[in-house]
Amino acid sequence: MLSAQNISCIKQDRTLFAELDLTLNSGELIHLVGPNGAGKTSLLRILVGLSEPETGQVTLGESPVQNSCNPLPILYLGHKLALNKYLSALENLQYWLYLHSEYAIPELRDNSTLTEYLYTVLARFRLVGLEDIPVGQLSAGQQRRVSLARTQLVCASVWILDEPYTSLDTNGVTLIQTVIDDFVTEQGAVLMTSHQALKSKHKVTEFTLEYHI
Ligand SMILES: Nc1ncnc2c1ncn2[C@@H]1O[C@H](COP(=O)(O)OP(=O)(O)OP(=O)(O)O)[C@@H](O)[C@H]1O
Repeated sequence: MLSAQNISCIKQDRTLFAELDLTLNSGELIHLVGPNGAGKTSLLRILVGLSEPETGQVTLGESPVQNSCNPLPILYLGHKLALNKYLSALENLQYWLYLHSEYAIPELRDNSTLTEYLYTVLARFRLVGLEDIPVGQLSAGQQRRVSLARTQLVCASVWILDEPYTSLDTNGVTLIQTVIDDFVTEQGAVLMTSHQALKSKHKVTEFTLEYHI
C-alpha cells in the first residue's frame, strides 16, 4: 500500500541511504531501527511527502505522496510534539481536528457525539482530569499522550510514528502498544521508530538503517 522505490537521501554531503526499497502493507507493523543519525526521521519525512528524496519515489496505492501538502490518509506524528503549550489537551485535540476535519472519523462529524467521543479518547489516553490544563503545564509523558491521542481522531490507513514512546512510563508504553496493536488488527499499517524493543501481539518486521560515514 505504501511503497518506496529506489529512494536515496543525502544530508550535509553524507549519503544516509541509497536506492532503498520499502513496502508497508495493510495489517503490517514495521519497526524502523538504527543508531542516532542513521536517517530514520529523514526516511519517515520522505515517506509522508514532507521532504523529497534525491532519487526514487514513494506511492500510496497508485498515487505519489511527494510534494503533498496534506499527506493524510497517512497520519504522521513526529518526535516533536507539535502541541500548543498554551492550549489545554482538549483544545489541542479540537484544534487538530479542525485542521484535519475532512478526515475526521464519523463520531467527530456529528455534533451530538463529538464531545462524548473526545472524552472517550481522553479517557483512553488517561487524560481525564488533566484536559483543561494548559499542555505546557503537563509532564513530558502526559504531553506525549496528548500528541498520540490524535491517532484516534482521523480515518488514516497508515500511521507513521517517530519515537512515540519518548517520555512514556511503562504503563504509557503498554497503552500505546495496545493502541497500535488495535489499529493493526483493524488492518491499519504502522511504521514506527523506537530505540526500545516492541512488544506487539502482531508480527513485527524489523527494518534496519545502518549509519554510513
Ligand atoms: N534538515 C537537515 N539539514 C541538514 N542535515 C540534516 C537535516 N535533517 C537531518 N539532518 C542530518 O541527517 C542525519 C540523520 O538525521 P535523522 O534525524 O534522520 O536521524 P535519526 O536516525 O532519526 O536519528 P535519531 O535516532 O537520533 O533520532 C543527521 O546527521 C542530521 O544531522
